[in-house]
Amino acid sequence: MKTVLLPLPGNEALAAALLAQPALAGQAEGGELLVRSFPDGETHLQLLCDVAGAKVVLVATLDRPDSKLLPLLFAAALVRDYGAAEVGLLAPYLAYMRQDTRFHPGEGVTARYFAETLSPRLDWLVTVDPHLHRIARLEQVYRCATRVVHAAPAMAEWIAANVPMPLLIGPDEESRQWVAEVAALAQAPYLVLSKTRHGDRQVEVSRPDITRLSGHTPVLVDDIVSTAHTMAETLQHLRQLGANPAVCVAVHAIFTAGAVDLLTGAGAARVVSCNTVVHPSNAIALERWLAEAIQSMPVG
Ligand SMILES: O=P(O)(O)OC[C@H]1O[C@H](OP(=O)(O)OP(=O)(O)O)[C@H](O)[C@@H]1O
Repeated sequence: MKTVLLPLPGNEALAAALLAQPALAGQAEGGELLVRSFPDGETHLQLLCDVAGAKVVLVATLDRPDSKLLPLLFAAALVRDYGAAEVGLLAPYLAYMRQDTRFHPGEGVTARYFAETLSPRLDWLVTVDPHLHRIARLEQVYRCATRVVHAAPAMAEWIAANVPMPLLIGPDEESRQWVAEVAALAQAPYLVLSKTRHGDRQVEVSRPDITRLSGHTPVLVDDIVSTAHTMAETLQHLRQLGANPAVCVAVHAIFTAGAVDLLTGAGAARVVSCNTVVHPSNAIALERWLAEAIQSMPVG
């Protein structure tokens, strides 16, 4: 069965990079899908490749997801109309994983609603380190097959090659498991702080132990950086403690307006991210692992 990688708008470079990886080179081809808006704002799609009998991989990172979801659902329906044997989604960043419970009465559990909207259209989903917290595994909410790619090996490789004497710092207990993994792979020490969220932009992060900082470059590691208040709070503690300038490393560079400036203003020496969301901070490439994951996904 042939494999066709079909990028949604903005994901063309990622699809091309994936096709060049050893796991897919010669085994997968690129497809073309035109997506545009009618004057009234509705979506127009046109498939410009043959997908009959194919394993189709829709490539769509899902940051700022609201405007991306409907074209994605339509694209899945369209390729099935044209005879795709299997429809998978590579979403390096999977949105709507943070509202995974009702924090206040009456709130919508959008992590579940998003999964329930998306997964019936898919045979499988591949993503990178989804924000799994109160939902422990994607299968609890996604009804299709899923595979999670971990950014830890690539992050550890980057840290070991670029940061002298790193000390990894995770912002909250939830981060312990994978900060520990990155630290072990980078052969570096780590510590974990505690975080209390009071609002969208109000977080409190505990102060690191000063005795652990001496001689090290602090490396703040988190899965998502959005407003950057979590990392900025930590950077302020580090500055007050007289630590060396810190490096900030994110898996998913969501970075709302002003977030990078907030980090540099709070003393970050460097801000880098994995390329799950296209952003100037992208320095850690995950294509190798993504291509292997796509290649491994079974026929449904
Ligand atoms: O850049 P910011 O706007 O500070 O957001 C980033 C933080 O938010 C996320 O956790 P979050 O507090 O949403 O969730 P949790 O309760 O699931 O840990 C994420 O893991 C970061 O720690």
